[in-house]
Amino acid sequence: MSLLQLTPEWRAWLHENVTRGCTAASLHELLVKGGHSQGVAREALRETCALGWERLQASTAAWQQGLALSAHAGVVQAPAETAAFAAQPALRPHVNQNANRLQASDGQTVRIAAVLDQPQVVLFENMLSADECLALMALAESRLSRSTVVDEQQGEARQDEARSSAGAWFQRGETPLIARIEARLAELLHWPVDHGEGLQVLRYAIGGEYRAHYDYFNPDLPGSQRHLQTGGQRVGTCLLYLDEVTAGGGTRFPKIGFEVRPSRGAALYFADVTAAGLEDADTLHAGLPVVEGIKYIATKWLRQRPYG
Ligand SMILES: O=C(O)CCC(=O)C(=O)O
Ligand SMILES: [Fe+2]
Repeated sequence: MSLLQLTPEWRAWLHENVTRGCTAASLHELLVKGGHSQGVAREALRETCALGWERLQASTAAWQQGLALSAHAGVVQAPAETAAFAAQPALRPHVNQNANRLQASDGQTVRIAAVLDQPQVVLFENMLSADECLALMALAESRLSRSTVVDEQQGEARQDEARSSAGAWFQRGETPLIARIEARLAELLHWPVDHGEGLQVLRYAIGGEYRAHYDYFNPDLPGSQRHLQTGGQRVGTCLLYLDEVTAGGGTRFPKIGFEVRPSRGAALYFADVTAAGLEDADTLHAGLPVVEGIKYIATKWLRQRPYG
């Protein structure tokens, strides 16, 4: 009797969230994160729902689809409890994958080139036009300054061979070009402009790299608290590739053996958190050393709450 292995608090929590229509997968993940074994979590969910596991998953998938449809077409009336669930803020950005082309309201036609479910990754083509890429590179040129690393002993910023890129930060909406790009990303990723950090343009010369790291703030580290207080967690990352690189310079996810090679106008979106809103360790990624050519990207980090 797995339900009896849960504390009364956990049982109440589970019941409430099943009633709210949360997905079985996200509740399972949270139960395991809360220290329960996979088997206990699975059985507790099954018993709470008095449904088979497969039926539960199917029903939540169908419910989610219905909700998405109703939001777009207004055909399905959401019952009261699903309306309450929908009122909860979304945990992470979302890309509509029903079609292979997305039409932004500014006229840009963006193609979906590849998708991965876990971690959630979407590769876009033509997110930016060639002209927009060139304009962004030109805009950054005068502002680029050598990137720094934090000295592990002293805590101060210093230049380091290991991070030989140059970076330029822009305020949100700083120029009409930046405002247009930010509005397009917000529309296609379904995440408000004010939840985004300013755009950062990075230029890597030969040998330049960004060693394997996470974009989310590790909540267990004292240094993360200050960042988490303003805008909450980084829930998504969008990398805009402004130019091709002749050799090297890919963005690599070593844990899942996946790599994207830069091409002008492409964009790589990945969710830094799981569907349940928890940091996703599979998103470890690196900007590989440039072997030949120059690499130009723009990074947009998306926050849980309004930022800045
Ligand atoms: O340079 C890359 O491909 C990765 C950049 C990156 O990880 C970042 O800006 O957070
Ligand atoms: Fe990163």
